[in-house]
Amino acid sequence: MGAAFDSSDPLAIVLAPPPNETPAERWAREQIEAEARRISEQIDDQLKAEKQALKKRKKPIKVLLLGQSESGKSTTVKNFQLAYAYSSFLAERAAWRAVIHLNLVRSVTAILDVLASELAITSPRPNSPGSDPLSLLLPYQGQDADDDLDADPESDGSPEADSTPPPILTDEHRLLLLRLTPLRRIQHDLERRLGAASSEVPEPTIGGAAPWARGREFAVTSRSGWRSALTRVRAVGRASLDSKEARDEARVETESVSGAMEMGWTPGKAAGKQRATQRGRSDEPGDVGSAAEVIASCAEDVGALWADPGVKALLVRRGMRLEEGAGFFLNDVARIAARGYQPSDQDVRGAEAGREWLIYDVGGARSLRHKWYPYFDDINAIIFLAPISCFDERLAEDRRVNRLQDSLLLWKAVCSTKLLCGVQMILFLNKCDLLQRKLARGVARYFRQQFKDTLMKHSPEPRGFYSYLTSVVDTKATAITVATVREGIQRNNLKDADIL
Ligand SMILES: Nc1nc2c(ncn2[C@@H]2O[C@H](COP(=O)(O)OP(=O)(O)OP(=O)(O)O)[C@@H](O)[C@H]2O)c(=O)[nH]1
Repeated sequence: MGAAFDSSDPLAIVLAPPPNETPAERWAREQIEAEARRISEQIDDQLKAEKQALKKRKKPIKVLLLGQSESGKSTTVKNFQLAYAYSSFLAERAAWRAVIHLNLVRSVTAILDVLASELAITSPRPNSPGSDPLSLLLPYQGQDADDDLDADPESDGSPEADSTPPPILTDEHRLLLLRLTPLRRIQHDLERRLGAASSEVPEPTIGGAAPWARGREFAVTSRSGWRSALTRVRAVGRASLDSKEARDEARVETESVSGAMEMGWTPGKAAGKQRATQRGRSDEPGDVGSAAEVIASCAEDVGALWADPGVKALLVRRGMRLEEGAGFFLNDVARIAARGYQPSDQDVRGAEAGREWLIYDVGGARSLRHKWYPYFDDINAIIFLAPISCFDERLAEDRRVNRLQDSLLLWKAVCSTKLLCGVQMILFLNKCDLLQRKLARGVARYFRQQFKDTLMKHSPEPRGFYSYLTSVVDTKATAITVATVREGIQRNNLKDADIL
């Protein structure tokens, strides 16, 4: 017989065995009850074990990436991902290929555009419109198109633009133009497949980075939503990276690099994105694959176009510095356009086992910075990215502000935040490769222009500007400069006295 039950307890009444229970029924009931007890105890044990494991687990290391927009925060996260979550990078390789191919093709079509417009200018005009087969290939024809390319005086930050004689273009260039025409369709296809984000019009880029591209998107950068584009060609079932919309709204991703080398993405933000991914996915892999095939078949011509001295001269003349823009792959065309190309990984290392890392990558645009504050709590380290190549560029959000100055102000603000006083600060002076290139190209020209502009703007009366590159510790070289200066001053004096 079961335990005596309290007739005043309603639960005991419900659970009581039936009054006329046979011995067989009682045996069956007791079996069921024993099994239920066993399962319940098993669950209790499990919960206890999980609680203990949670207690034992090391506290995650929390790192916050800070820096102005386009300073390289997401790229740094990708490097962490490469180093510590290699398996998830491998899963995304194929998707990356489409993004990189689009960047490559856009560089090529940008060159084709200027080449076509230059050929249109230098060719004898056909008698009737459309009688020249080449004219059908020209996206920008005639004076208007050319004006458009050079329209904005600021669009060319390069003093060397248009100062060189026109390059000599031949039938060989016309042929290249013809043979590479299929890439225009490939660009269109890839843009369609990667989604609207890849053809978004960015805020204008000031300074050295592809200023000629104003008004149309050139590189698939994080700003332009390559992350959302990537999800459109990502394999089914992968957790999505966040969308640009979500990113612009709060753009804080929690990327977890655990001992198991898996990278987790904040699921809340991914939800809306995944729906879009499902819609756009049906026929993508085939298209992306055939694009790769066309690109492979054009590889030799693309290499020839990029290596051509006439084309190079034309780009210089137009102030197009493709190499400095984001998403530049033309120097690697043989590798990237090859059949079976897979995006490479560099410096891949093993994971640190047992310790979870949480890396917070927040949006750097001015409008998003107020959202940083909640992430200041309980942070172990801040990696601050300051792109030092930007000394001659202005903020996309506010063109009056110099980018380097903005970085310094931001750094000062972060350093003086009380909440962060115990946080380890790590500074990445980033984009050193671009700085090197700018230095090699002659940074003095930039400074000379700054001084000249100031003179022109603030001089009460118009006057000439004379400047020299000097190292006055070098007495020999300085003697020549001094002589030139002396002569110049004398000449001016004589002119003023109407003697000359
Ligand atoms: N050449 C060069 N390009 C870099 C470097 N670091 C970042 N970039 C490029 O700069 C662009 C912007 O980098 P992101 O990592 O997206 O910048 P971000 O700080 O996350 O930008 P926001 O999302 O706007 O806050 C990308 O196209 C990168 O490839 C670098 O050291 N050298």
